[in-house]
Amino acid sequence: MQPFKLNFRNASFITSAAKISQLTSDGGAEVAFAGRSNAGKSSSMNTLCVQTNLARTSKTPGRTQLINLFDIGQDCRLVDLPGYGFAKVPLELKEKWQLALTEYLEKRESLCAVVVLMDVRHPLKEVDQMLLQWAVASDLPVLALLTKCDKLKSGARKAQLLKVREAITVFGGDIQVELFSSLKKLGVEHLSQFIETQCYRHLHGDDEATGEESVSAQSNET
Ligand SMILES: Nc1nc2c(ncn2[C@@H]2O[C@H](COP(=O)(O)OP(=O)(O)OP(=O)(O)O)[C@@H](O)[C@H]2O)c(=O)[nH]1
Ligand SMILES: [Mg+2]
Repeated sequence: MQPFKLNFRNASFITSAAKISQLTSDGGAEVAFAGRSNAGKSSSMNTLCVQTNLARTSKTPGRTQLINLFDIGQDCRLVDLPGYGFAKVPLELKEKWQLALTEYLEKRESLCAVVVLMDVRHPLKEVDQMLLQWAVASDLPVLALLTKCDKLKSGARKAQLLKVREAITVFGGDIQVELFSSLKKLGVEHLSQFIETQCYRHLHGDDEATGEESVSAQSNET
């Protein structure tokens, strides 16, 4: 059987929505990118797809305010979610986003896996832990990415990786943890393989996806 490959480079924007009823039909496979505001969700998506402006990024937390869907072919989609946490927006608006986020996570049938992004310098905040617990309880596989790892020296980032891997064992479930940097293009291959594997499983119900070299950015991770 042929390896299952997704052409991330050809990813294209489908739609933005404030609630799931406004999204495209709930078929196929979706992998959602979730994490605190400013964790680097939109940037990681751009890096994965080798596009600079696919998902909008910003220095100001709270850039992504809607559920954004991106087509990656073969009935698979990436989902850029609004960040949770410290967005500087009026409370009412903030509550609206959080509702959209929760509704998406709880009700979307095509959601097959979650990428949880956490700044490598501040991982496993309370909200991150809640999300991980929820994903495990919902039987959703998780790839936890420790983002902006270019901000730490090699030794410190490895120590942080081991610390987080150890800490997440209490959650049980299927959680992988890897380092990621959009700036240095680190961890991209792990990310693309995770998405291909989970989408394949969701669509075809077994483990035949090999996750061999995908048509995405080449990671220079060593
Ligand atoms: N040094 C460094 N900065 C990064 C990296 N990834 C993202 N950033 C920066 O972090 C900031 C936030 O990035 P975004 O991708 O917009 O973060 P987000 O999680 O989508 O944020 P919200 O949409 O507000 O939830 C931007 O200034 C990015 O340039 C990285 O790998 N390294
Ligand atoms: Mg964003």
